[in-house]
Amino acid sequence: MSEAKRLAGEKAIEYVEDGMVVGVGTGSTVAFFIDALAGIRHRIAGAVSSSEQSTARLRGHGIEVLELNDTGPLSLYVDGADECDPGKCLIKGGGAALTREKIIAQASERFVCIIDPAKRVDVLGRFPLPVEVVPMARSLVARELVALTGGQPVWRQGTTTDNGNWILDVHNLRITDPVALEAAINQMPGVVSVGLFARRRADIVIVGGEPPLVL
Ligand SMILES: O=C[C@H](O)[C@H](O)[C@H](O)COP(=O)(O)O
Repeated sequence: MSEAKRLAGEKAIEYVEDGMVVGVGTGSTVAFFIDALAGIRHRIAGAVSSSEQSTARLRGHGIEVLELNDTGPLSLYVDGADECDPGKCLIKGGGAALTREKIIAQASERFVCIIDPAKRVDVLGRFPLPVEVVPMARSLVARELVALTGGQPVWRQGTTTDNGNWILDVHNLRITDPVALEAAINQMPGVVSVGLFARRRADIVIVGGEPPLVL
């Protein structure tokens, strides 16, 4: 699968224009995009990063990392996903970076999502849905998630997000209305964000392959 990820990451370079500040996601697919971005680093103005992990990789390639508060809206955000449905709604957060990813996606005019073919599903929910919670609200939110979804929240023990919070992964979901579920989970006190990207979904999806498929 890593070959498909590489092909998707490299294809996304076609969306980068001279002088851009590029929004950069997190994960193993994005790592290939960052490595390809290094080849054109002198043509871009810098990057806004969604995680400490991506920041380290960008800086390692000599790419300047800027603060979103200093850049204003971005033209382009490139990120991976854990699942993608036919409407380009996504589950993200397998790497615990969902909150910063969602912020940068929202701040960007165009969201290009890069995936391998295994990430494509008809209905979201086979991949456990990550929810970032303020630590003291973990069991409260877990109970509310059971009541709302009927799924099984599991605490991702040992993981603390870049924002100092915890993750609940909700198993056994079948998400038929992603927009409504995203809104309902966002309303729970203690929820920082949910890894359902439906309100701000992908604009373009690149599925890695030979040749890559652009949806
Ligand atoms: O928090 C992590 C992100 O949402 C990733 O973009 C997602 O988990 C996909 O990661 P990968 O490209 O490693 O499969």
